[in-house]
Amino acid sequence: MTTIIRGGTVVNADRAFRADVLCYGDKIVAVGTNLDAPASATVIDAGGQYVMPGGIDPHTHMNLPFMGTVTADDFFTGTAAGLAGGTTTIIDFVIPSPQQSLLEAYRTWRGWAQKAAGDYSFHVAITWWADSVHEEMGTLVRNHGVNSFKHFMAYKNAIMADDETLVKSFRRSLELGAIPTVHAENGELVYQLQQDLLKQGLTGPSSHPLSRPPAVEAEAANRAIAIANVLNTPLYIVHVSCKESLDAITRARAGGQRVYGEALAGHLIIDDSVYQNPDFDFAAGHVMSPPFRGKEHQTALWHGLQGGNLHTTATDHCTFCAEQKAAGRNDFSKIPNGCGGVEDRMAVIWDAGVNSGRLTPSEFVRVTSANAAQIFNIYPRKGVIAVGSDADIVVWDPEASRTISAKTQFAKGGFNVFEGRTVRGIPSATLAAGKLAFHKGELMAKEGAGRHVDRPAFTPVSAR
Ligand SMILES: NC(=O)NCCC(=O)O
Ligand SMILES: [Zn+2]
Ligand SMILES: [Zn+2]
Repeated sequence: MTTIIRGGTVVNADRAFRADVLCYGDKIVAVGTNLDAPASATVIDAGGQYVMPGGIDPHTHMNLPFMGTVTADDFFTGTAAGLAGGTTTIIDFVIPSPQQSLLEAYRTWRGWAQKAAGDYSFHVAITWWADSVHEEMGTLVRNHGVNSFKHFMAYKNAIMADDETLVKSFRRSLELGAIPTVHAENGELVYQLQQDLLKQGLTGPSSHPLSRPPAVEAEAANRAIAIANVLNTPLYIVHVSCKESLDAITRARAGGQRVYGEALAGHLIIDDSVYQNPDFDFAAGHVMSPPFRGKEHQTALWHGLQGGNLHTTATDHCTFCAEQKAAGRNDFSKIPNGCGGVEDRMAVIWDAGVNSGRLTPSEFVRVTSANAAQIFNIYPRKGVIAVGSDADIVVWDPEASRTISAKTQFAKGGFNVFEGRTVRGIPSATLAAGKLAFHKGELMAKEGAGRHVDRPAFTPVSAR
């Protein structure tokens, strides 16, 4: 199948230029002016529009069993929603239960992901430690295209990794050429603060941010950075939500450490006033960890993205419907943690980032795809419009707008944290592996069309 995108401005992380883009099969085969195309080619008119690499969301949870329930979006509905919003690749998480074989969990998640409509890859969480975990990390890197391991420093009595696990897993990651990543929150502190609040009868969603203040996040970020420094490993910190964690990253980077930070679209846009809403469904719909923060933290996160101390934008897409959130009606600590966003990330970041002048279009590409592709070692297959790259392309109409609503979204869960926000700058077309998956409001996502993306190790893998 041949597709030609004519007359647009190609935007890559390094520059923007006028060019047609010719795709054949699942690859880009030519980028240039006045390209010839066979008469049978599908023609997409991109006049007056930008032609950018499809978004990469490096942090999603589709089909995730979590806090006694399973997310509303599975790999089909979640990736299809992503395609509608211009995101063509997700990196999701395999989360083994403590004592579970990593490979067994990996195979389970690969099975669930067979439905995906867009491309996907997996970070694997290290939730416990044993010699078998050490072994299986090697197998995952060598044979299964995994080059990143996730550590939850929160969620005590569930998937929290203790310091022994962090140290052993970071060291093993280095040996294998994989990058350790962390959810930075001190899980013990969260647990104790939750108990204190519940004892005082403060059982509603407004207690959620009180149990997870910025200092709790910053302690864990500083600890993970210190461990990475001693062991000389790189580190990627997911969902950096507060100034204090960003300061820790900025300090570490200024001191020569390779530490990367991820900002969530939600944390950039939404503030903590949502937890004061008396409507339980509304407040609980915003319960995620780390929580939404005060506006001063949002300003700091934007500065982090602009200044290069935060590198990627993600969503942590993890949707639960109102009935699922109601599990915590009498105890906020039981509200399933998670919010959506995979469908909206590109548009809200364009609107709040590019339209405001905070980011140039090239910087937008850097933080929505190119940096993630480089950090997780799938560049230039992904994250750039270039000959030989995957034909994952979003045609972006900077003048068109849409008002975000759960009523019109493709994602499941019946709730949207960006509800009512009108964004200017939206996809007019999304091409995934050379196939038109979204065009002028119509979603043509196909169940099972997504492919697993192997991510090679960063250095030669040891034979151990
Ligand atoms: N973020 C969140 O609240 N839920 C998903 C799991 C995680 O990333 O911590
Ligand atoms: Zn997390
Ligand atoms: Zn997450």
